[in-house]
Amino acid sequence: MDSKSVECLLESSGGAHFSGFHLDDIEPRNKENGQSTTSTTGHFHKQPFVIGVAGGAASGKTTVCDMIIEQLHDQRVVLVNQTSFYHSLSEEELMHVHEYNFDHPDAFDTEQLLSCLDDLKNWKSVDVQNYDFKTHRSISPARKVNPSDVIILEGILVFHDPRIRESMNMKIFVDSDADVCLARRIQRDTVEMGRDIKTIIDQYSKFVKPAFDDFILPTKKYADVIIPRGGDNHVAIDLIVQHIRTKLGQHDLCKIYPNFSVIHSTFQIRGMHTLIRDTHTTTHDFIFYADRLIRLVVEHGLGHLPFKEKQVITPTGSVYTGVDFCKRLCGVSVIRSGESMENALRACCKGIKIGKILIHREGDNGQQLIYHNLPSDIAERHVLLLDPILGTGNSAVQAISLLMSKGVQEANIIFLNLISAPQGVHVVCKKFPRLTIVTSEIESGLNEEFRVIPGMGEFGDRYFGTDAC
Ligand SMILES: Nc1ncnc2c1ncn2[C@@H]1O[C@H](COP(=O)(O)OP(=O)(O)O)[C@@H](O)[C@H]1O
Ligand SMILES: Nc1ccn([C@@H]2O[C@H](COP(=O)(O)O)[C@@H](O)[C@H]2O)c(=O)n1
Ligand SMILES: [Mg+2]
Repeated sequence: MDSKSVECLLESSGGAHFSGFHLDDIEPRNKENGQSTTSTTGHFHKQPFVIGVAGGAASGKTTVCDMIIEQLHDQRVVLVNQTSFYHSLSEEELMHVHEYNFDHPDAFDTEQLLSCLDDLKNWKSVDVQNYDFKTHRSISPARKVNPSDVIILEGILVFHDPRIRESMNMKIFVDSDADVCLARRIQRDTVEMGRDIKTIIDQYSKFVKPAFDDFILPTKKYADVIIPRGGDNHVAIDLIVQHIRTKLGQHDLCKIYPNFSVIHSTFQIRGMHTLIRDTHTTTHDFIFYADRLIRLVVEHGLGHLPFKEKQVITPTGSVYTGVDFCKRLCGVSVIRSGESMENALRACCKGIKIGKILIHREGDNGQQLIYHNLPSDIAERHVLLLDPILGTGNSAVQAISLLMSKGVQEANIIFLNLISAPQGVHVVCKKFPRLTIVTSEIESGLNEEFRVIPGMGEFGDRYFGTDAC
């Protein structure tokens, strides 16, 4: 530490951690992408990526969508089904249900579907009806659908109305053999809907097949991608997922910067993120799930350390060829929120030395004071820099510059955080191309106040329970 102890400084800074920022190179994400924006919540958002999936009944549309969503499990994806927009049948129509054409465009409330899509595109939540194929009516409760980076709209006639079609960024047509569709439909309608075969065949020849020829097949020409054999076509689905990832631009960061690493996402990890991002989560739960995620990031980060081969003899007398841990390590936490990551590092690396850096913005002129308390031999060590949130990248740049001024090699720094805003990744990776960043999720961007969106609020306050003070 230069002059005062870190504890004194913490007291004098009133516990707040100011991560001062400069406006150079940083713009809210929507501007960066040049896309139109909506600011219903006062925040900037980029437009969601809308995918339409059309095709005949029982062609495998839902199956294809489920496979895409499964592969995009690390993204925020919502599925909206056109069947939710079927008009409920009146008593009169129910009495003559066998005369009702469920495959005609008029069977759907297209205006309602358009308004829903419009809300989602404007980053507003919507209530979508659940449709019951047995009673031919909407049933309560409605499903609340939250806006998302990717919206998939699926249904036999989603390419029919030009207004819906034009709102799509990508159009997929699932093209399965008519016999296969009929066989699947018979199976589905008998098993799931309790219908008899005669009714199914009558409906098929009277309405389903003619509507396919008159309304559905003519929309195939609007598709950007046609998937023969539906869900059996794994190659097509893989290519579509890759394309969506490229369009989202998020995983491009890993391609642009080979030293930027995002831990492999699973539904467990998404679940932990859901909890710690939820504003209603208690401090107790926040700490529990943040700790779980931090541990994963730390373990992943340690995997980037160099190693030496080491052979040991097992209790069976065999030789096991393994590796030896890197010994000359230290952690450096950015006060205060980075201190939340120290326990996980100590739990993984017995007896590890941990230094501290405090970045304090002085006044409004963006000038920063940096205080530190670092191991004297830090220049000979690999450093794990700890700060849960990478936002603008300015604090990180300050901290890394300080470490390098103390003789730490750029390539010997591993920066561990829970969430990274793309802007911060660009700033840090461009300035320090030899350093490694490890994170657990990439954020949408920064809002006009340079806060990370969707983010998780003031991490230090939530973790140390000072948010209610
Ligand atoms: N590739 C496939 N192999 C076997 N069964 C499938 C396949 N794709 C879909 N199915 C089954 O066929 C039925 C219709 O599929 P679904 O994806 O719901 O079609 P759609 O949404 O186009 O009506 C479902 O019961 C589903 O399980
Ligand atoms: N009450 C209803 C409503 C619709 N259908 C049939 O469903 C098909 C569309 O659903 P997909 O999942 O296959 O896209 C369509 O062919 C309608 O005939 C129905 O049978 N009963
Ligand atoms: Mg379906």
